[in-house]
Amino acid sequence: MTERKDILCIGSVLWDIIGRSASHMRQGSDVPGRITRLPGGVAMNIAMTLARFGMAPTLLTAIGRDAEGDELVRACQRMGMRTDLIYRSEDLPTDRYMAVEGANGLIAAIADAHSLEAAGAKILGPLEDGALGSRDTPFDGLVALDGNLTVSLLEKIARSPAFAAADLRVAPASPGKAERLLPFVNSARATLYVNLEEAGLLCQTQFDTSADAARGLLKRGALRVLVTDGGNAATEADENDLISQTPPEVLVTRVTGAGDTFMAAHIAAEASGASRADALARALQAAATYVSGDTPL
Ligand SMILES: Nc1ncnc2c1ncn2[C@@H]1O[C@H](COP(=O)(O)OP(=O)(O)O)[C@@H](O)[C@H]1O
Ligand SMILES: O=c1[nH]cc([C@@H]2O[C@H](COP(=O)(O)O)[C@@H](O)[C@H]2O)c(=O)[nH]1
Repeated sequence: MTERKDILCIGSVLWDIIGRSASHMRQGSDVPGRITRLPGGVAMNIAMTLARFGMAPTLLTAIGRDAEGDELVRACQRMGMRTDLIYRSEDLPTDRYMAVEGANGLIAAIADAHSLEAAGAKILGPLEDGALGSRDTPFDGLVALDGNLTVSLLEKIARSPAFAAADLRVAPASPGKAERLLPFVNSARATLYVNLEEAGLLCQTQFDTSADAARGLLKRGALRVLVTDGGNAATEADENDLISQTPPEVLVTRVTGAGDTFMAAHIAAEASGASRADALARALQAAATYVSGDTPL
């Protein structure tokens, strides 16, 4: 048996409240459908997929000491995640995200990650107090970091000695928060996972293909990037190599979480020793399976 590989997942762990309808929707629509609540947040979505791919995630996040928070922590534990280093706040409520999806895709979403933002650097305590790392022995394993943290905290992480030895994988939380990742582009730190729109936002332009976007990000200083573009070709690139591959054709039944699934599958593939081309192919396959998954309406 191979040992489960550890990975730190840092960022949002919250409740997703998702409304889904089989109808085509637009602003002001009022239609029948299903409303579900499930664990979410980019860091959590990545952690859930990593766990499915056989990795052992440790969560670093802020969760309220309220009933919703207790239930969320139990849900994380049931999925095999390490939760004892989570910052549990007495006075901050557990964060929430709300989205509405119609037959024509995501209509709108609101992320309320205020507690994570308010907790700030407190969630990173275990990387400094010896639980996971310290000043003299920084953490040197895999880290998946999401861009729900504040810009100032992300800037601090991009420069921090506590992260200098880590294999850092970073994803934006949403297009609205993409620019928060600029410190990682400018400082040539980390592997960045972005979609085409987010790549454009980071470079203040618009790209037509993932390969163009990858070149644009590298030119601005990024160390290594993965750019996805829905059903079109995705690209992985660093200063030495650029690989583009087209995702398998599938019937899309859900869109929330495709990017997170892609990133987690790619990290897991590399952690198991896959080559660059294989890791990209496995991530595209996993994302295709995910977006074509069953969603009872
Ligand atoms: N229409 C689609 N057909 C096949 N695969 C898709 C489709 N949409 C998304 N995917 C898969 O999910 C990955 C991420 O999707 P994308 O829309 O680029 O990211 P995000 O969810 O971050 O917006 C794609 O690279 C692809 O592998
Ligand atoms: O500002 C944010 N938006 C979205 C998310 C999370 O991202 C997922 C939806 O992302 P997408 O639409 O890219 O699939 C949800 O689980 C949601 O909790 C988040 O953490 N922060």
